[in-house]
Amino acid sequence: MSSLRRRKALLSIYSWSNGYATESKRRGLTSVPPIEVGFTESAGRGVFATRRIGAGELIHTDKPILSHPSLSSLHSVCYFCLKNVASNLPFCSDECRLQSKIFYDTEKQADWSRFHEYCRTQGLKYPLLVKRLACTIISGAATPETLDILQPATLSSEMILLMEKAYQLLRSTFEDAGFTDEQIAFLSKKWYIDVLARIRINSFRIELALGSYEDILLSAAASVEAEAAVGNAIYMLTSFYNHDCDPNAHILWIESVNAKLKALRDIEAGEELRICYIDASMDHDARRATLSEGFGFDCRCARCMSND
Ligand SMILES: C[S@@+](CC[C@H](N)C(=O)[O-])C[C@H]1O[C@@H](n2cnc3c(N)ncnc32)[C@H](O)[C@@H]1O
Repeated sequence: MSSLRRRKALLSIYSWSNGYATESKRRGLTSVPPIEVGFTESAGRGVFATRRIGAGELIHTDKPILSHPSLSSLHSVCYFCLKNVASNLPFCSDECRLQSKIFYDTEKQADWSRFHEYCRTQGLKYPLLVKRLACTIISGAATPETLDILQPATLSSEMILLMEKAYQLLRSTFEDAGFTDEQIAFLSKKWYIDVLARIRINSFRIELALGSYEDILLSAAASVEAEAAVGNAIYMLTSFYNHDCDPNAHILWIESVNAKLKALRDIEAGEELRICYIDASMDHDARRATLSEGFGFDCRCARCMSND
């Protein structure tokens, strides 16, 4: 599809990447990222370069619209930005404490022990993101439609059945804490399932890169040494990046949950930028099975189509 025929779309998504302007200024980058969201021929919406991007270039940064530490990291990372914290304090800075008020003031009013315990024993991470979104909605800082723009996964009836218990626990936690029916009117089972369907496809497992900021950014490698997962997050702009088993862009996290999108090779204006959702070193069949089972799509990237 020619870049002329591609419709520029969703420019308002930049308002979701609310950290971009400040971060880019600090790093001496131009204030508008060299990308736009448009339509691809075979993978729905995608991200396209608006100018030539050089190998190794930091394309843009993206702050999450939702994030949550993994339960095993609760006492070792900041409850807002997932930065490592030495002490047992929930936040790494006053800024994070302040920014977290949009969900934390509500969250603190309820006892989450049963909900967390259920997620811990079942190995569930996505309901924690729904919990945070629900608290943000109750506080008035988000709407129930916040994630509607993101593509949802198709869920089997078996998957939906498995979501029932976590949903009931989430709702009863709010009810037991005295939240009124009016405050949690949005929290229907349908809403919960719909949100989880979007989280399933669009959430990222956050692994903080090890090493100095400058070294990591200078390295053109697709993979950097990273710590174990410290949490999960959802981004707006970054969610529009499609997958490729031979990607030209890469996402990494240095110090915190704020994502950095970096070019792995020279990218021409109009070219689609794609990241790899999985371990690209797997063979053809293993990659396709992982993408089909984990993400629910049959990969149509050039590498797969050439049976590599
Ligand atoms: C995180 S979303 C990416 C943005 C998405 N295209 C959209 O319109 O919102 C992932 C979804 O994009 C599509 N997709 C991404 N990479 C693809 C690929 N290599 N082949 C086919 N479909 C792909 C699949 O439908 C997948 O579930």
